[in-house]
Amino acid sequence: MITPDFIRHREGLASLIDGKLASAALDAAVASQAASLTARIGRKPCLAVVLVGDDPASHVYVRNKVRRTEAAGMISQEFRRPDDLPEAELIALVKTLNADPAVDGILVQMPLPSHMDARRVVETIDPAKDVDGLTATSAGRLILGAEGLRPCTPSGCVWLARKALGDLSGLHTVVIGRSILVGKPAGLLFLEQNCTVTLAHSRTRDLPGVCRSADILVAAVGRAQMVQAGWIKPGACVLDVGINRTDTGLVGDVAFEASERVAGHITPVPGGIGPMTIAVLLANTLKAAAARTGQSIDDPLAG
Ligand SMILES: Nc1nc2c(c(=O)[nH]1)N[C@@H](CN(C=O)c1ccc(C(=O)N[C@@H](CCC(=O)O)C(=O)O)cc1)CN2
Repeated sequence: MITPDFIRHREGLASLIDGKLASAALDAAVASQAASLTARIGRKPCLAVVLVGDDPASHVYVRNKVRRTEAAGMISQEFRRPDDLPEAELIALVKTLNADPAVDGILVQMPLPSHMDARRVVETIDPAKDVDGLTATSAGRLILGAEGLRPCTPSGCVWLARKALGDLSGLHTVVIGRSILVGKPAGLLFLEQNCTVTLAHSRTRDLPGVCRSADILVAAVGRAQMVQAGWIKPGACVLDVGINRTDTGLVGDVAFEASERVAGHITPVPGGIGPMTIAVLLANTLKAAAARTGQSIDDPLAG
């Protein structure tokens, strides 16, 4: 197996999986397919991004989504709404975007303000345009193993694990966290790769022991540096989904400095899984545009 240039071998330390470089490679593959699709359908694929409120991190993520969508040769429509927007108005906006034939993908940035029911909003999105893979229809297709749009962050985890380890069949993946956005779909996506999957969570007994049995450890708990080096099987692939803002800066869910001395592969925070989320979003937008226009493309996430 050829090691891609975004996985850096380091003597005595875990190989570093550079999510920034990896996502740039994926973005380039999306851009090439987007150009070919644009030539065939006579318009660029289009992503509509809806941002409600003024959460500073969400503003950064949306800015990056818009920038990278456009850099990949696709159109980005941005809809910013105030924090006190009534839920009915957000649902009306999503319905308008559903009905717009020029829009291929719709994304409602999370979290939504607390007066809104995020599930009700997400369920308004047309599954054909559900580039976040969060509707019940997309989740059902994932469970069934049917064709569909898959959630971005966990898809990025699987893609990186496959690049690092090759065939994942038979490997034990432990996912810590059972969120709708990451933990649950990550479990199903690794299962799709023929992994043996354990979904661990706050009530799991002997969490360190369970983690120590993992060939692939996905940390998605949202607690700064919770996963200690002693929880990691020597040589394991550690994928850190956590983004925690602390006094000392941005850190993941894994205690990185000690863990990189035990793991075989590891993702840093920042610059690991985070940027992959947006790369998969672009790939999903391209796929949605191709499916909606009856065109075939080379899936940038395949292989
Ligand atoms: N509708 C959605 N909302 C949210 C999602 C999502 O997939 N769909 N995921 C997260 C936020 N997110 C994308 O939306 C996201 C998070 C982090 C990054 C990223 O590149 N992080 C950088 C650090 C950037 C920083 O300073 O915060 C990194 O890890 O290197 C991209 C996208 C919740 N909401």
